[in-house]
Amino acid sequence: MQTWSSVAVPRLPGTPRPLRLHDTATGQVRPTAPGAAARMYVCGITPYDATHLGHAATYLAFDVVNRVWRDNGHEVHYVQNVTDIDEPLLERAQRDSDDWIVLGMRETALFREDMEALRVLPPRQFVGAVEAIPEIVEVIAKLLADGSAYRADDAEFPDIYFDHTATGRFGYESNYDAGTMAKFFAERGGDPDRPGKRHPLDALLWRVAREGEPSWESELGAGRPGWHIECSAIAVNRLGLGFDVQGGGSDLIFPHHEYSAAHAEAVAADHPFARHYVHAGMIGLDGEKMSKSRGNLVFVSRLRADGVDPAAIRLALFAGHYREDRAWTDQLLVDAQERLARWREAVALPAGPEAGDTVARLRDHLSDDLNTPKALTAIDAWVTSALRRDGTDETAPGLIKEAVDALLGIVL
Ligand SMILES: Nc1ncnc2c1ncn2[C@@H]1O[C@H](COS(=O)(=O)NC(=O)[C@@H](N)CS)[C@@H](O)[C@H]1O
Ligand SMILES: [Zn+2]
Repeated sequence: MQTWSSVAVPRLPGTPRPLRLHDTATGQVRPTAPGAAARMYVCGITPYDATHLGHAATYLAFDVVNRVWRDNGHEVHYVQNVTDIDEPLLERAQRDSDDWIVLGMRETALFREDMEALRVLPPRQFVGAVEAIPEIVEVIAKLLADGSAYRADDAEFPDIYFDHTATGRFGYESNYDAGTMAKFFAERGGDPDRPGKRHPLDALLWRVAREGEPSWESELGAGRPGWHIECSAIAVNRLGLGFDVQGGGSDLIFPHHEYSAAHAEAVAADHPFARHYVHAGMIGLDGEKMSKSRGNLVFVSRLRADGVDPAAIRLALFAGHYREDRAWTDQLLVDAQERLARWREAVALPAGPEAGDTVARLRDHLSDDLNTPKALTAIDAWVTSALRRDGTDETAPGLIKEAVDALLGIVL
């Protein structure tokens, strides 16, 4: 599937700071240790109701990861999927008597456009679940062969399930207890009560074709893939096991990322799937998580249609820490637009206060688990001083402009 177009990332003078990130598996903020090419997989959208501000907040967080790694001189091998076949998509198409394939294409196109407008650096590979079915089937066949997967005890629909005990370390990513796992498994696409499974938590790998449902021929018989296996296969086949960051919103901690890891580790008989499991908090509206099921969505495209500068959307979302569950409010956007205008006024000045240590502080804060609130405050300080005409350094405005572009993706 075609990815979206990229933007230039200015190279900054001075000393970059190595990135430290919170890892859900260990519960710690610790250094990432990428090789020459940092490797990152961030779960993509299920293409309907895109791109709401929850999606945007999560992809913007990982855009800062990308930019800090580049500031440290790394290439970034970034991969992202599109879940263009899944229950929720079929249900939405049914509800709107829409063609599920065209719905997916339309929403994915809008997502690309929104990501470009937000200046999010694109993944090198942007892969749909449907186009990945052949490689997904290959992984499932291996899991069946080595006994990590099994056919449900159901003559009519012998769906294939993953035995969650296969790796012996199931649960290391989320650290959730059994009760929490059961709750989230049921709430987020799992089928704990399906008869014929060895254990309620076992996850679907392959759903045998049902009347009226899309299905694909394969060595497993006609059917379609489960959800988690798509991200295992797409990530490992392009990044290899042990890549640097597996990313997504906190609603993916379990079951999705637990299973993405377990499937990949079972077939590789090795671990870890990823060295950091990084999760962004939930953006809410009026006290509820912004989500398709609730329909309380604010869309990037709606704001763009209203003439909102995407740079202000970045500033509004960066005003909160990426790991915090936080609310989107109109005031947040108004404050961001004012901040953006002040920053632009300051960098348009012929001179300003020396900017080297402001850039150093920007790097300190962003490399410390993406502390964007403190990073914005560091720029505010320089801007306030510049607007008071405190400075005579003619290179300062240009340096601030470059740093804000390179590290925050915002053009002043
Ligand atoms: N309200 C929200 N706040 C922050 N992030 C969110 C919110 N809602 C969804 N996300 C994140 O946005 C990304 C896409 O969400 S999604 O469209 O539901 N799609 C999926 O979760 C799957 N296609 C991942 S393979 C996920 O990382 C999800 O965690
Ligand atoms: Zn995923």
